[in-house]
Amino acid sequence: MQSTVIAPSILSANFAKLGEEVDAVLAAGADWVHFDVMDNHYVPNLTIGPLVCEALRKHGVTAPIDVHLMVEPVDRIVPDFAKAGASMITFHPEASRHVHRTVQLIRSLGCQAGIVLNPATPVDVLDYVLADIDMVLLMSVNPGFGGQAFIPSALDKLRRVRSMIDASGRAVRLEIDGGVKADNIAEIAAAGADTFVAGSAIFNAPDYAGIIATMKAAVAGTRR
Ligand SMILES: O=C(CO)[C@H](O)[C@H](O)COP(=O)(O)O
Ligand SMILES: [Fe+2]
Repeated sequence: MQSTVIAPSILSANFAKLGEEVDAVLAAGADWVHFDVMDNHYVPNLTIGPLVCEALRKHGVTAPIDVHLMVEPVDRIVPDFAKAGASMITFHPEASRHVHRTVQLIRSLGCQAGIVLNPATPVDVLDYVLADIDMVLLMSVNPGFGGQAFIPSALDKLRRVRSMIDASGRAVRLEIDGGVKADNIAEIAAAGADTFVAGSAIFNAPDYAGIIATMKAAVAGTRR
């Protein structure tokens, strides 16, 4: 099991003061910045691109930036995000014609690579790529919007992917994204996640440090 990572999704931040919002969650104990890229094609929403990632780096953000690509096609935008300062880039296999090639492309540019599985995407897509990736991201909502409810079947999927990762013997992170809250993060951690994306739960909270500390304590409680 990898160390615990809390990655606030900036989808729920106040975009009118994004730099300050990112500084605030990092100062409050967040480990990574989760950066949701939506293209109004692969998903029915439109968000932010490499210019905003680059702007956060220029603003002084040194924490890992976890770029979650919900775009189709994938490969064309990968070099722009690597150049803009992405630390890890995850993508949906349905959005790439050549999944292994996309993984190779991301890694060749010096970023960590991850595969994202939607709630209804079977785990066997990982069979021939788990040896080449750094992270699996399981969606516990359908991609496209923040603030949705956690889909319970993601817990069983977490347990299955945790077994696959453990059997591989590789240090692959298992990230969960969608509907993660203070009151369900413990059972999500117990099911095998080590990396937790939370957007609305953190950015809608009055006290960022308080909610992040509560989440970390809940995860730590499952590790004893
Ligand atoms: O990828 C995403 C949506 O496609 C977001 O990362 C996710 O929804 C986070 O938001 P919340 O924690 O509010 O569910
Ligand atoms: Fe995301």
